[in-house]
Parts: sequence; C-alpha cells; structure tokens
Amino acid sequence: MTDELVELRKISKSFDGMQVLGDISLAVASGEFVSIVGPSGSGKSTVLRLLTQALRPDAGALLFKGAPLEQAPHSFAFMPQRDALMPWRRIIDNATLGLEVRGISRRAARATVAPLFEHFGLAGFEHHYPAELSGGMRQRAALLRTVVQSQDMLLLDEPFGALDALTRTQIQEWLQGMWTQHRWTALLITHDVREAVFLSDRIYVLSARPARIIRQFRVPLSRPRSIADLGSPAAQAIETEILQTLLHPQEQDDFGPPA
Ligand SMILES: Nc1ncnc2c1ncn2[C@@H]1O[C@H](COP(=O)(O)OP(=O)(O)OP(=O)(O)O)[C@@H](O)[C@H]1O
Repeated sequence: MTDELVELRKISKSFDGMQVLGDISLAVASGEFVSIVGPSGSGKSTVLRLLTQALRPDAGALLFKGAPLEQAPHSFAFMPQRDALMPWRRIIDNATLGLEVRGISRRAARATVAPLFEHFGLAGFEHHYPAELSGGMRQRAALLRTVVQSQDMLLLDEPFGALDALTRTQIQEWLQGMWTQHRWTALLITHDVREAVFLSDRIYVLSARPARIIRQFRVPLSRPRSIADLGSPAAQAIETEILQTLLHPQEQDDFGPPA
C-alpha cells in the first residue's frame, strides 16, 4: 500500500542466540495512531529500537515510504519509558533540546516552544526545573520536547507507565485531544490494553518470545473520543478480545482475522 509511512517486513532479531522477534510484519500509515501490546519481554521496545536504528535486524526489511529505512531521509521523535528530562535544565530548555541538537539556536528554539506551553498545560512552569513538576507535568514536558521536533513519526515507548492511574487517565485524555487536532503519525508501545484502545486506530498484539503478531484490531471508535467512550459496548468488546488474545495466545489462528 502506498500510504504506509513505515513498514516492518518479516523482521527477526536474536540477542546472544535468544530469538526475540520471530517474524514481525507491521505497518503504520501516515496520520495513523498504532499501538503494539504484548507480554513483558516479548520484544516491543526492540521493535522501536530497530526503527530508531539503534539495532539492526537479523533478517527482513525496514521501509520508510517504501524505501529501505537506512537510505530514506526520515526523522522519528522517540519518547522513552522514563521522561528523561535533564534535571539541571529548566523545563523550557528541556523542551528545546531536540531543536538545539539539530543546530537551532537556543533563542530561536525557545521562541518556537514557548507558545506551546499553554497547550501542554505547562504555562507558568517554563522556568521551573523538572524536580519541581508532578509526574504528569514532566511527561507532558517530555511529550512537548518530542512533538516540537516536527518529525515524521512519534515513537512512544510506554510513556505513561510510571504514572498513577488518575494522572495517567488525564494525560491519555489530553493526548487523545492533541492527537485529534494534529494527527501525528504515532507508534505506541504499551502494556495497557485500555490505553491502546482509547488512543489507537489500530492495535497489534504480540505473542511471547519469539514474538510474532498474533492479531491486529481496528478500533471502532470515532474521534474525538472521551474516557466515557471506553464504557461503550464496542470498546468493551475489543478490550476483552485483546485481553483474551494476550491470555490465550495458543487459541489464535496464525495471524487472526484481518483488521
Ligand atoms: N541489547 C540487548 N542485549 C541482549 N538482550 C536484549 C537486548 N535488548 C533486549 N534484550 C532482551 O530481549 C527481550 C525483549 O526485550 P524488550 O525490551 O524489547 O521487551 P519488551 O516487550 O519491550 O519488554 P517490557 O514490556 O518488559 O518493557 C528481553 O528478554 C530482553 O532482555
């Protein structure tokens, strides 16, 4: 398909003789929000590290707009599990970091990010240090730093895993609203099936090691969404089916029904 921004085609990867990724094929279209859920240690972060080219696959192809990823000009904005804010830099200077790394002066980078603080619920905290912010605010600051780089795609590695349940729900609702406005292409790794259902257009379910994709689901919820939509029969049904797939992978056909 031509609108696929990124594609992993028959990717396998082993570490020290231990096969982590079996034979992974997946794609993310431009403007699509896709999640990967799977058991702990199944290789979800490895998929992202292959995309950032921190790792190389043993076999298979990584494509960007149909061309080999390593040859195609592209840029991905990566947000890790921990917020990874630099404690010695003020929030505004953390937010500018990705721009400064790309050679933009701090002054110009500050002018770019400053108007976004209100949108990210961080107005008034520009000159605070990370330790002075709540966990949810730090994650929003890390997300601001990630999205401000105008990259082709956001790679989000379990970004809200360390947050308490209420803060996590608030930031999910906020991110859903932001995404609906901006339509960033995004690939999210998460353990949280409800989070995946709430945020995604499509969800891939990975098996345990060696990981393969056992099912993929299209989320039948319109946008914009609110947390209340998770109570709808359609959302409940898909959440239950994904959990069943994770708990009883042996009952799945090889690739399950098409999304
Ligand atoms: N550089 C590496 N060298 C050796 N083993 C590795 C390396 N990177 C990952 N692994 C192993 O590969 C497996 C998959 O790791 P990965 O972090 O991708 O899983 P994950 O699904 O993201 O896990 P979690 O959900 O717990 O974060 C794990 O057993 C891990 O120990």
